[in-house]
Amino acid sequence: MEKGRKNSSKNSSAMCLEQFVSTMAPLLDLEKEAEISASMTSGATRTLDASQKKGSTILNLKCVDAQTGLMGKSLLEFQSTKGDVLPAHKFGIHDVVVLKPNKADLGSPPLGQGVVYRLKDSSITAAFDDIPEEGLNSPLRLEKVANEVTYRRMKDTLIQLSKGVLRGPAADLVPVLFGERPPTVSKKDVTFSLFNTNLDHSQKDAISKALSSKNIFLLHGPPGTGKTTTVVEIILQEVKRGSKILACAASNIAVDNIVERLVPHRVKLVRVGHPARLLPQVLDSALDAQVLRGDNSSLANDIRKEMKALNGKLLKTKDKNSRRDIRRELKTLSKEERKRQVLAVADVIKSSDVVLTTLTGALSRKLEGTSFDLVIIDEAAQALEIACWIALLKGSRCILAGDHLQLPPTIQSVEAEKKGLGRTLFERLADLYGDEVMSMLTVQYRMHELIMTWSSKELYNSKIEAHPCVAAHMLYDLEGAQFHWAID
Ligand SMILES: Nc1ncnc2c1ncn2[C@@H]1O[C@H](COP(=O)(O)OP(=O)(O)OP(=O)(O)O)[C@@H](O)[C@H]1O
Repeated sequence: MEKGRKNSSKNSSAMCLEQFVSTMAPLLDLEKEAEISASMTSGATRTLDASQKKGSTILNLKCVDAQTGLMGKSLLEFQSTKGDVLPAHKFGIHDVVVLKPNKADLGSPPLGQGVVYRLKDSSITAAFDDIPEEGLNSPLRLEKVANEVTYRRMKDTLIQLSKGVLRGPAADLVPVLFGERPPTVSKKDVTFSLFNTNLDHSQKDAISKALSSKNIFLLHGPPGTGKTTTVVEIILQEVKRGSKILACAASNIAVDNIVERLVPHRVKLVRVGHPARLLPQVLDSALDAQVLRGDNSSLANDIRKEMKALNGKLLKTKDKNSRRDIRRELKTLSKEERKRQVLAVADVIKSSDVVLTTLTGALSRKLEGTSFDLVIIDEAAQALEIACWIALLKGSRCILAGDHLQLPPTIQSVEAEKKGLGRTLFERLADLYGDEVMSMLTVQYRMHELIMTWSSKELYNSKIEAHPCVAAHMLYDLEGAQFHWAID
């Protein structure tokens, strides 16, 4: 879906950093409040039944299966105690949920917090860090909670921006993105040989400009023009040049899409994110999977075994001095185990040329202290500007890919939207610098020429052409398509 052409003035695009922080902080609070009241058991929903009617709680559940295996996470499957289909609800895959005894008070502490992993008509499966020690044999309920981590991370990023970022990795990038310093490009011609030799002229041109950019490049990709294909080629070229890259998008699916396309090229990459939120086909690239395969992780395992044996010994030992010695040894081992775990994660991150995560995932503690030569954000025109900054503060150069002429990100708070929360960084920079930093892909590979013509004329100055492989493509050309004509 396309939105109308914007008439944004250059002035509003050249918003200064201080203005950005002071405008966005209250808007973020409004959005958080709107999301909380829409999604969870809020003050307005004072009874459990009302909360279930609203779709934010599922009552009367029983745990029918508990499995470990998703990289150390435990998958618990719940069904209705009556064994029927679940009541109507608003739980979705990847939502954060808490598990509580069915009748516990609304504000009572949970047995555990997890992430929805699988949803069927009659069951819901969530991934928990550990299997709760008790309470699983009694009736249970699941409550959907607002993902406050996302807001906390955006707020933390605003605070970081407000304190000034003069010494961080993005010290030279920030002034360019706020219009205080002009963007620059390399004076030397860039030469490269393509990994994907099928790329068209507009894609090659964009790659050349992206590789020449010293701080910012916007890859403008109208629908089906191969934006992600081009992003993947840019990543491959940058890895070849020796860059360390942080590749992000607002959604998990968009990140996984890039991972899937990079894997065949045998790039050293790692996908950072909760395993329950990743596509099964990219799990092998997940940080947790790679950590489990590492040397430090098996050392940590050995230490855990040793600690288990010592704990057993502690239970049997009566002598005070021996007990003190065992406790001391346990403390040392526990410290060593934590150290090995941290080292195992650091090893994987350090040895990866490309780290891929969602924008909010970029503020994961696992990436603390890691900086990047390049931050690439796909689907940047569907991401809040504040969310982009979470990733941007980790790098000295950035490439944003997206299409600011399509729908902007969804904002729950009408007031926050009116006041500009939904205005994206991509759009702001496109208005601020235009073609100086931007290149548009102009060949589309998805639709018949006639379908494309309207949007091309209305939104893209008639610059889009259909590739011959789709220009005259009809539905009945699709392999396996069957048509049944209804005749009155
Ligand atoms: N140069 C090319 N030659 C042939 N096919 C291509 C080329 N570039 C892209 N495609 C094909 O076009 C389709 C769309 O590509 P891709 O997913 O990269 O586009 P996109 O712009 O990211 O899509 P979206 O509009 O969903 O954001 C894919 O099937 C891809 O293989």
